[in-house]
Amino acid sequence: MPSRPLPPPPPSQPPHQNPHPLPPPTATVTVAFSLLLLLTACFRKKKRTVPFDSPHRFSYSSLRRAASDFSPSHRLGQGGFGSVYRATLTNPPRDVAVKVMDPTGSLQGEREFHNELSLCSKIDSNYVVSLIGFSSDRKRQRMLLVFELMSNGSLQDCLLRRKCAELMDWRKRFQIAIDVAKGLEYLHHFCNPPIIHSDIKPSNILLDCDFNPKIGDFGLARLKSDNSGAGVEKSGFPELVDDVLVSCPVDVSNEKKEEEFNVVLNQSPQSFDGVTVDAMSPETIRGGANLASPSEDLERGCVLSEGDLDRRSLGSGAGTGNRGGVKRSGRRLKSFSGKDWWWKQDTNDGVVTDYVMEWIGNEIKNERPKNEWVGASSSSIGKSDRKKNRKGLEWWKKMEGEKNVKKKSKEKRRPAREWWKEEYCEELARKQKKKEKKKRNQGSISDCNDGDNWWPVDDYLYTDGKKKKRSRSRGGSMGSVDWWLDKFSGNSHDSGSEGTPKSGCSSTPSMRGTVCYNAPENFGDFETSEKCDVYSFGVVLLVLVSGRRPLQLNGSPVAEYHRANLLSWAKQLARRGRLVDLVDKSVQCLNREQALLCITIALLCLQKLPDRRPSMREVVGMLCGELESPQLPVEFSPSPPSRVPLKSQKKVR
Ligand SMILES: Nc1ncnc2c1ncn2[C@@H]1O[C@H](COP(=O)(O)OP(=O)(O)OP(=O)(O)O)[C@@H](O)[C@H]1O
Repeated sequence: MPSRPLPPPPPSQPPHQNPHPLPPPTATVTVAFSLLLLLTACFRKKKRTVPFDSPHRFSYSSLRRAASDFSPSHRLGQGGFGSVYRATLTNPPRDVAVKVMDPTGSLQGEREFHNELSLCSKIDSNYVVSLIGFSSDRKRQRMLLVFELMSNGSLQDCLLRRKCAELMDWRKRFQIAIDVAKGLEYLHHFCNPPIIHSDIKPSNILLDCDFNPKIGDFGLARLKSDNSGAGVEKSGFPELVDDVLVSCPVDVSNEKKEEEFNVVLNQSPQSFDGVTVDAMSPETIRGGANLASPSEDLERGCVLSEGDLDRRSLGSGAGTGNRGGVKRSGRRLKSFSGKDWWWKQDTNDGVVTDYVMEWIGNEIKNERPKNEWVGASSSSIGKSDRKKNRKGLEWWKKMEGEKNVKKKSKEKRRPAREWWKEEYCEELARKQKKKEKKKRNQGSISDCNDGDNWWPVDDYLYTDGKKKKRSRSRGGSMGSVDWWLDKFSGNSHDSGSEGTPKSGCSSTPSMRGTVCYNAPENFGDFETSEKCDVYSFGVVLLVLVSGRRPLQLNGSPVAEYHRANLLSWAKQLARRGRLVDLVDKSVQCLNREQALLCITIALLCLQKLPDRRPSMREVVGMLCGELESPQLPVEFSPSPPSRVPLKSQKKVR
């Protein structure tokens, strides 16, 4: 039977073409989950401002053990708010430096701890000392920060005190200059948000085992202000601190064993900080740890005692934090005896070799009213002390109105300015007049700026009649101590002109940073910018090239007198076209071009107008040869502007 052909199979149904196909349920879930994750990540990122590994949280006991009970033999250095010890961690084995905030310290020390903790947690750079961890017990006033160990200590110690052979090689010094510049470039341009260090100086530049530098000590640092003029973002600082604290696991084993560690996990940022955010003044928030006004400090009862201060700030020997009494909102100023805080601010060994310093110190001492900054510990400050302290503050506030002080009291307390005028300016002016008259008679104009005399007459020489008048009136209104420090900071004839504020080398309590490294505008209520760091870097560059402190007398006072102030000396040498005289004579393998480049960049950084100073990016470019070699700023150029008549008369000797 013929087989019946099978009917052709029905054409297979084309699959239903859905114009909007639904993804399979698993895919939907996956996409939704990913979205959720992404959103969570974004949200977390927005809230959490700690982009890198959070610092480890140690127990106090573990750190104490690691540092052999903080024995003096383990002490690496002394800073303004406590000591730094070498410690050996066991798991994993590692040598570290532990910064122990002084337990009897003030609220400001605590703020500085938080500041350093919060900002260092945001930094990840080869040119900045890494924060490894911390320990905090507010109740017991224990605040410790753990940093990578920088085995060669500070640049200040290595270069200026120990005079390490490694740093006598020019190549090393130049490399240090570049690396520090890169560190600052990172903070200003690559860090998000940018950070202003506010205290760049050789004792805050630490050297590793190969003498590679890293920037340390962020106690005064702050986030760069936005355009609105706010400093540290209002909520950013406490939130960040809390974020760091909460995110860090506690070393529980030791905790349980010794029950010494009082966890602050559940504390709100406000309570941790000791001050509610809302209650903080804008200055306090803006400046983080550092902008509290003296009256604020007094109100909170955190004026330190004299003993406190002496103990804290004038350490001797290696690694001393050479801040002396002039840093941080004048806190130390309150308790230092007049001359101590000033002349010891830049000496490691506390040995005073310098009659000028002594003399200034005496002047300052004489200038200070007896009731100024009456020392009292935070706990013991009483009503009468507060009253006295307020009186001291009044003195400070009245500095601007000094000219209105009654004649009688003027006679009693002769301002150093007057003294100066009498002892130096007037005598020199007389001499100068005599000299000029003599030369005029001879038919030629004298070279007024030769020899060793330029320094004391600097102001005199570079001021025309109008300026002289202004300068005098400034002398009347400015505190004499300010005037003095101004002079010594190298701003003698810079300050005030072209609308810039007067020197930052001030004794007033609102100053941040360290005398001689402090930018002129880093003073009072003026908004500080990253250009303050640029200024400080300029001073560090000069110190690196010259191998000496910004204020120093080496040999016989008379011979060295004109070089005492490094900044003034550099400027004078620039005007005379003799910059190379500044270079350290003991440096080996000197590259003259590089040295001159460094000095030129330093002088650019030291310009009085912040806007004229280069950015750290430009500084790095210039140092690395990526940008064109800079020209000397006009104000320091050997061909001076015509408005300064006597400059053109200088001879290059
Ligand atoms: N990571 C480190 N490794 C080695 N030594 C260090 C380290 N950190 C600090 N030191 C030493 O301790 C000294 C004081 O440290 P530091 O400046 O950080 O304390 P500080 O209280 O912030 O001081 P200051 O306020 O005076 O700047 C430094 O000059 C340095 O010699």
